[in-house]
Amino acid sequence: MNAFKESMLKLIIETSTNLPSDVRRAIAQAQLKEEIGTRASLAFSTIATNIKMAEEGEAPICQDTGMPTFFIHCPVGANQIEMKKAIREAVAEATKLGKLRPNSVDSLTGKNSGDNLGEGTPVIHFEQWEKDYVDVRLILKGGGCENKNIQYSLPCELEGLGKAGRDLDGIRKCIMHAVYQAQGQGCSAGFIGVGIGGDRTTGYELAKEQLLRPVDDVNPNEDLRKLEEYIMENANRLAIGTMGFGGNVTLLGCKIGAMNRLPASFFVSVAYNCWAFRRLGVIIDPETGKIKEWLYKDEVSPEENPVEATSNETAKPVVLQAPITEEQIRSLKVGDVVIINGSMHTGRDALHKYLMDHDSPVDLNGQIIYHCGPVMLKDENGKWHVKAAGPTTSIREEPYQADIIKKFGIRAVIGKGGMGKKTLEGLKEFGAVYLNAIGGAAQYYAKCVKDVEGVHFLEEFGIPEAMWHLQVEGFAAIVTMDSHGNSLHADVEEISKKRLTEFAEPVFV
Ligand SMILES: O=C(O)C[C@H](O)C(=O)O
Ligand code: SF4
Repeated sequence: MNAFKESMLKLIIETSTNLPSDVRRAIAQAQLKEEIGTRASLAFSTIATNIKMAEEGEAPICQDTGMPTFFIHCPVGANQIEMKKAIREAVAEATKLGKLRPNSVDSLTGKNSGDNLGEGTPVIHFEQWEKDYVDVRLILKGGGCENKNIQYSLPCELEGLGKAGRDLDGIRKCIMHAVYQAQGQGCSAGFIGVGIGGDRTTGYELAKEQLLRPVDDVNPNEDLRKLEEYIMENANRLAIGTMGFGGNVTLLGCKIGAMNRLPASFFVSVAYNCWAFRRLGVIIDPETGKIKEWLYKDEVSPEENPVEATSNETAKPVVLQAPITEEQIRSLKVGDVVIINGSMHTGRDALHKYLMDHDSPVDLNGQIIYHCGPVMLKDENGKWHVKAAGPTTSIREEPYQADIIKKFGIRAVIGKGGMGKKTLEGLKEFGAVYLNAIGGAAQYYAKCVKDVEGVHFLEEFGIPEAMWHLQVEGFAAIVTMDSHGNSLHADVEEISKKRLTEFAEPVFV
């Protein structure tokens, strides 16, 4: 098994940078369902460009390389202790190479371990089998979509759908609700794995295991096959759309599994995965540790790949350059496409909390805050470079954002998934906008960064949470919340809520 570590490093790099064939096909087919010129179509073509850039540059598709989760089947006699050691080394090495973002954070102290190793990370599931080879599958599932996982305990009452009982129809309602509650925040269009039964832990495990099924497979259980088909057809009628911009495609795949439960418990667990569905696998020779075969990888013809943007797709964008005036901001409205040149500053959870009762280390008056935790690498001269830099889910900053806009005179906030009422009121009162960038398009945005001017709080907060001062050029985003009280997110949520109520009548009786 000498080559096992090298094989695991290859698996990690390939998973982070090269989207599987079945996922590409699903995105390409979905793209055809959106009309050119719509926001959803624009989001898809940006995603397409990003997928290509990541593959060509062997760079992370999304900056959030998630919780590395390995599922391993091995023959009796294979040394699991050695395998685990090799995997941990490969994870640390991939992090050093900038293929994984340092993502392992001490839950009590907030300290980032820096190498993706720590209590509980990476996650490795072993299982023995009677075959004579080792099968390793890896999922890199980011935190934003992980936050949209949901578990239901039946019977229950569901918003918009009414009572969900302990039967197939109750399960149907839970899944429809799961897609609805995710809105665009988990970087829709997404994939869901559903686990019926088990206990709270094994139910979620089963849900995640469903994500290992190829997107185009057919469920051998007739009831579940019907349910999967129903969900695919109807979840897309919720009109949430890609990035929550509204549109015809909200869901790209639905896989459902069932296991036994206790008489008192009936759980439906849903694992939500963003479009950046990074999962690959390899068959390993147990003698040498070398890769014999790749899984989820076959030839994808050009027509089966998502299509990149054409030059006439966007309306004329508005150029923004910090410091931005209130007048400029007030002239923007929901739906406008903006191109940002000049400076922006990253800030996410740790920084927002900090700024509530401390001063900012740089003047933020008229400036732009980018909700982003990039992948960064330092060169031999000590200069930092951005390796991946897409937006993170903004709603987490909802308790702080309006206060911080007011306190520092910030004019624009970039993120994804939208923000809530308090922020919308803040934008109106203090003259600021919320700009939605395309979630997961980490290479697309990294290329816009022309210079890293400096960083604050690197030691304290770690790479993803630090405040990076960037110079950008041609950074495109869409105004989804303006300074006049309009929010595309609120509108889409309202429409989808209304649509959801149309699925209250029983279907599987
Ligand atoms: O942590 C990140 O960079 C993004 C996260 O996966 C998110 O979707 O919010
Ligand atoms: S930012 Fe979006 S694409 Fe990236 S991991 Fe989070 S949910 Fe997935």
